[in-house]
Amino acid sequence: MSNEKQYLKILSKQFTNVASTATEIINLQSILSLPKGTEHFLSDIHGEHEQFAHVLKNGSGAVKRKIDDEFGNILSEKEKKELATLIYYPEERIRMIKENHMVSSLDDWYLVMINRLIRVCKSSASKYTRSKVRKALPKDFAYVIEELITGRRDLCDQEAYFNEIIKTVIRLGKAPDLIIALSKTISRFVIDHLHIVGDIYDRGPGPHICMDTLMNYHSVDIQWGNHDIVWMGAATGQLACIATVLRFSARYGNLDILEDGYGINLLPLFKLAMDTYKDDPCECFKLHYREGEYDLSNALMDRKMHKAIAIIQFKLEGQMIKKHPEFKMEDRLLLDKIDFNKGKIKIADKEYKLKDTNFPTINPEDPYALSDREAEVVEKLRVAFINCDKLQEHVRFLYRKGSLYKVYNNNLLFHGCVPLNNKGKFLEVELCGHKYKGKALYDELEKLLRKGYYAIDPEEKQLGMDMHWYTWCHKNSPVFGKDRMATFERYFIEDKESHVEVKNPYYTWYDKDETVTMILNEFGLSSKESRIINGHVPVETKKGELPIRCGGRLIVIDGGFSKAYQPKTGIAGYTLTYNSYGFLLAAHEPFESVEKAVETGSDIHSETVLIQHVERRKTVADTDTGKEIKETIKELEELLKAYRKGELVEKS
Ligand SMILES: O=P(O)(O)OC[C@H]1O[C@](O)(COP(=O)(O)O)[C@@H](O)[C@@H]1O
Ligand SMILES: [Mn+2]
Repeated sequence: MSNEKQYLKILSKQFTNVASTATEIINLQSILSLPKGTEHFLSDIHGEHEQFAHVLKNGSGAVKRKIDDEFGNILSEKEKKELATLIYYPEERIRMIKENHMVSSLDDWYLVMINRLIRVCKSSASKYTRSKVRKALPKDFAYVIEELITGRRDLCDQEAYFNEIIKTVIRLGKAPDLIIALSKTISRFVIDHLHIVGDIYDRGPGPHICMDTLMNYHSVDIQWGNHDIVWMGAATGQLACIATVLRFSARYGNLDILEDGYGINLLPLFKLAMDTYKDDPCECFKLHYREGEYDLSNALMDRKMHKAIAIIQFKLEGQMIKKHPEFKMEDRLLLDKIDFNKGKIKIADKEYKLKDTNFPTINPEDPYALSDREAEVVEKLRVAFINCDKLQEHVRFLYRKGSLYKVYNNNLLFHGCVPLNNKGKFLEVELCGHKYKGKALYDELEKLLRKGYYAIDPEEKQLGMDMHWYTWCHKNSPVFGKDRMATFERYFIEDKESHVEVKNPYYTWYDKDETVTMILNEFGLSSKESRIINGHVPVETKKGELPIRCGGRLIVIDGGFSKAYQPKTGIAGYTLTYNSYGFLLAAHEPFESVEKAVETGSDIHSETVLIQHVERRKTVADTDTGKEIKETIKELEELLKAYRKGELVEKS
């Protein structure tokens, strides 16, 4: 039997007769003509879980647009804002209305709000099939909401029926629950799919909370950022990665993430730091904490921990460079360039004075060796990281839903760059003795990273683990994309020139049409409408930088969710949505707090720039899912033919 016949036979088990096959074709054909679902792109979340949650709730303006579409001039701006706030924070808003007696009749308010929410919910659901809507409805109110959003209110006998349902809900004291259910359903429907273009971790206080949120999200993919990869490496037990994630957490006063978020015991590191740096003020290791959010009485203690883990990191990194001569990173071997007597260091023929010369654990004869106590602490941390269930769960999710790049609906998504040489051509990079460039480099590196987590063979696994560190900070890593990571210099040398990290030529060529075309083609994209979407580099709005490059063919959406970088960027980030009409770029204002958002109805989404307005509204037929559906339709039509020609026999 030919492959095709065999396949049809298998298919006939699911579609057993002419009628069911024809029905499926009709269903699929109708899905193709629905408007394309809205995609939402976020990047560089950097542990800012509150702001992240807020942007997910407002869909970067998608909820407001739905409200506008539905109510236009019927509601005042104030009323529309209030409705938006209710959708984002139903529990909090209802509590506030009740506690502050903000309305004269609560039941009337419920009635009005529920009616408004139903309208928004109905229009947000209109892009989906009934079956998809049904599956997405919250269990408790599935039946009621389905009735309310699918019925015809304009028919007079139905109006009474609807009112009766709503009034009964209110009478039974269930209005708040219905409001919450409707609000969640709206947020669920306005965004069909979420892309996280890297860097969920580091700097902010809640990356673990962001991960929990993502794991509960209905549809998501992740392009790993350098900060995610270093956490993934840490979870595999890679020592330099473990030291790095701890150093970042210490630097930002966020060691709680490890202790409370992940339940990793830091007492051994604490004791080591207190003993080793007992009388050391650790001035170079001051924290980047946030006013009002950090307990200053911990400052000196945290500085000591910060220094202890930084020194451990530098040693472990030196060991990595020596272990992997093929990484060719000898220029980053710095501890052996220190003149401990003079308190100076020589880097690339230039001598610098060190700001700190107290290195009680460094043996000048063997500067990269951990002291016995440091080694003990590191081993304890390694065991804690690989045995931390919650971290392992988060990281497994990153491997499952994530990758180094993604081609989705004709766009190319990655966190950092595609390494280029000075001439703007793909840079050849050697990995394990073979040369790769462009897409092949991405594919090979991703395979190696996955081995670090999944391989059984210890050597293969260890290499994969070490590649996480390589990908975090190597000059040829597509997610890092800078000539070096000047961490040591930034701590110990005054001269700012030594801190400079030069970006890969990608960032100078990415405004050129040929470059963008070359990259898109390399990843199999030839459509004029295709775009590159990347994050990683904060868009310094204050300096007049724009996220839209190359005439809109490349979009950099890192405007810095990271509060730590907001003084530099001037705003709180760019996010992107791609709906059936085109791309919309949202610029966000800094997010203060949930309380503030609920109280004032302020929304961080401040401005939406239309990047592209499509000629024809995009439908599911234009998407990747559409392509798959069309394939399935073809197969089903073959099946139908086979029934009609008597090649297959119908079953009941
Ligand atoms: O300012 P911080 O938090 O110390 O981090 C600086 C380091 O972070 C990096 O910018 C990498 O982080 P990003 O991916 O967020 O850019 C390094 O190039 C740099 O050395
Ligand atoms: Mn990054």
